[in-house]
Amino acid sequence: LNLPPGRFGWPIIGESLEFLRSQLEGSPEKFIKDRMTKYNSPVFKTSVLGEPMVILCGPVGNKFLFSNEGKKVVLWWPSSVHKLIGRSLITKARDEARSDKKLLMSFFNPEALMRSVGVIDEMTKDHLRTHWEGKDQLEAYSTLKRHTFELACRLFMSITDPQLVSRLAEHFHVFLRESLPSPSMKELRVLVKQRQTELERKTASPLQDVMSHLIANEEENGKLMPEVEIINNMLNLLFAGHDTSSSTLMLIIKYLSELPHVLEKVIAEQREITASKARGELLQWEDLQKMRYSWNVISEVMRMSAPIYGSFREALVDFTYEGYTIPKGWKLHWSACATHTDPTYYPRTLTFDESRFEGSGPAPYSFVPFGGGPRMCLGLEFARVELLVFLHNLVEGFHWSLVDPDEKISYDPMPIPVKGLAIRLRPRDS
Ligand code: HEM
Repeated sequence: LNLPPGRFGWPIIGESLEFLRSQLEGSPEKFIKDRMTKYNSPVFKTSVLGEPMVILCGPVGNKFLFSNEGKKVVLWWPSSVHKLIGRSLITKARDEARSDKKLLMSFFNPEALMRSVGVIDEMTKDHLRTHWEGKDQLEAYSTLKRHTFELACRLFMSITDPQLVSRLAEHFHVFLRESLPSPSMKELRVLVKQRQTELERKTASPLQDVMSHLIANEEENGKLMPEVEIINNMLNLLFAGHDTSSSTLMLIIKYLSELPHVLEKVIAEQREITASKARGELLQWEDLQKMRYSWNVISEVMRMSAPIYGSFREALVDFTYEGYTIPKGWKLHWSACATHTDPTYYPRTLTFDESRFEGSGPAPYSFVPFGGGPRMCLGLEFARVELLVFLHNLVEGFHWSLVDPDEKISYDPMPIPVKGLAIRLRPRDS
């Protein structure tokens, strides 16, 4: 077999230590770039996470993996994720995944999300009022996590009781850290049962949230989703949908504190939107469409520090890529971080330049913070709303500066500030 260049490293652990080290040091792309240079090749083999793995670098590799989903490759997660989350969208493949995703997408598409913008704005204002206002200093990362978790609980499951939110957050933390079955499964089971009864009695609406949506609507096979899969999918959404957003918000705060000229333009754009609204009026979908500059800034933040460094696929058959054979069963990795720091597509890679996103923006498959193809992020539009609404309220309300401008960001597996990103705060009006 003409296998790609590369080495498997140590028995069992392979090159996992180097792979993880470059993440913990805050540059997951380093592992990949070092090897691309060493082998002078945009594809190489290695062994990480206990598997033989081929890494496909750059837009060509991304396009290949995204457009061959279900044909030559299929989404792959380590077995620990399967054990934790069970049968649900992210652990299913092909037609089964398509059916789950179609059902979920009808809640997460732009038309459906329009209804949520006001609620997200209200909750964001409430969060800032409760946790930020009146403080001189705070640890931003933990409050952002709390905020995105609260949003997920409210919008996916209509949970507003702060004690229940705190309990679920605590359970969820243990679930992710210790890889233990979560007591939140039990809590979610009770909630799903309760909601089934409310829907039967018509005291809850099928449009109310994702939970109602999954209980009340049939899948492609004409059957209702089994209860256990509804619970797994709720866990799945919490898993995929709150740390990603809080990490991105943290990065936005960090980058903007270092870029006063960019922040000034963001403030100007957001002020114009506020000026066009009645006092106290909440943001609406149309307002978000006017936040073009702010979205370019957020995109550049995600280019420079991708919230998800990439993910994995498995070869369904033996196939050839760039003249090399990739054997069936081998795992494959696409890397957002390596793609986003490729100087061919992003000259002056280390310079923050939001104008890269003006006009037609980056070349196809070269900007992939949300992945691509059939397994592209389900929550992209939801995340866009969360991020823009938060940025709007943040710059309208506060001046901030970093307590430690040199604080490192480590990937574990998402970007995390090693000391929690302490910031000094002042009200914007002062
Ligand atoms: C800035 C925030 C976010 C980023 C950067 C992000 C990134 C990603 C990426 C890269 C993938 C694709 C993984 C792959 O190809 O294997 C993905 C998948 C997914 N995301 Fe997000 N995500 C974000 C927010 C969210 C939110 C808020 C939700 C929930 C509403 C969500 C739900 C999902 C789900 C369910 C999948 C799996 C889709 C599938 O397997 O077909 N994400 N996300």
